[in-house]
Amino acid sequence: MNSLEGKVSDAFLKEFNLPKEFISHEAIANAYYTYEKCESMAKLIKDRVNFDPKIAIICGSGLGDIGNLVENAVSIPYTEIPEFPRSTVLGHLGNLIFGNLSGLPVVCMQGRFHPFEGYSMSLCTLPIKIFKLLGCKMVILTNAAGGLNRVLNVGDVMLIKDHMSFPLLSLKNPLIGVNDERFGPRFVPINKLYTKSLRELFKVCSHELNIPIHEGVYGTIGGPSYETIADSRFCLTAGMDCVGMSTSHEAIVAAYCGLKVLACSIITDKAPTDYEDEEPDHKEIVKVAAAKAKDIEKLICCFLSKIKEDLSLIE
Ligand SMILES: O=P(O)(O)O[C@H]1O[C@H](CO)[C@@H](O)[C@H]1O
Ligand SMILES: Nc1nc2[nH]cnc2c(=O)[nH]1
Repeated sequence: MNSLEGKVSDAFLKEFNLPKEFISHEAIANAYYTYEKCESMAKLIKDRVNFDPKIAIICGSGLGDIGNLVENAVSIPYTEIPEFPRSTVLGHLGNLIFGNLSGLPVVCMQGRFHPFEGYSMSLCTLPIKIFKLLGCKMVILTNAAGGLNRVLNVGDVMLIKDHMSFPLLSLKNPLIGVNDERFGPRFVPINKLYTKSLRELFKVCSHELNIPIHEGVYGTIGGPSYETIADSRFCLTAGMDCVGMSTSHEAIVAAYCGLKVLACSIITDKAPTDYEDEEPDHKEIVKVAAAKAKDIEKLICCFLSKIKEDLSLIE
């Protein structure tokens, strides 16, 4: 007997009228985390923190220090939220931090979930649904990424204007399954996913702070193995500027939930495109991200202070 027997809602099974074994993994996971279940998870969190965040920030590998900037912080370890996934990757601490950043109420996810950890796409993006139910209007997604485009140097910040994701293109999409319109619509347009007005505001911060940034296309591979040379060359030819194993699916679920998205990468290494190139190393990636995090932190704080001046930007 499937261990989910009796847990996945009857309504869901009736909809399919088929044995669960015939239904995709994503659909099962989505059916398990119903709107009501997400609501009760959000309520549990809210009861504990008594705080209404407007903006959610997801910290990439080695970028968890963003969470330490939050003022009057109340922290909840993921392990204390029933049925919330656990962080298993070095550089991802596993805490939700609630408090103020640049005068705005935020929730900061110190550590994300990646599909290669064994979590389904829907589990990786479950926090976004909970952020929506907590009242958030926008997510800021950050990540560590390997530079493919040779204009990108280690330590550079790349603002994400678009993405390309191998998992998403091949039917590993967190929105697969019976749709609950209370979260969002069945079909989601994503050609304007990375909100232009917010990117423009981020660029203003880059100028004001004199922190040069690039703008480009983030590519998602499944991982946890890094790219072959052939993979990297293909990704570059296809139009990816940098590569990682996260973010794109989170951005899609945010758009689905009606949240605005701003996303940026810290280039932690050069993705190998020649057979003599160095091998990527996660410990080194985390070290570089942490060492260069200050630029992203300053940019995010400046960006939030500008949002504070005009909240209609995220309404
Ligand atoms: O995307 P974040 O979480 O920053 O992590 C990146 O770093 C890891 C590889 O070193 C992968 O998990 C990749 O996605
Ligand atoms: N080459 C490479 N570098 C990274 N740095 C962070 N993530 C990645 C990745 O997926 N590939």
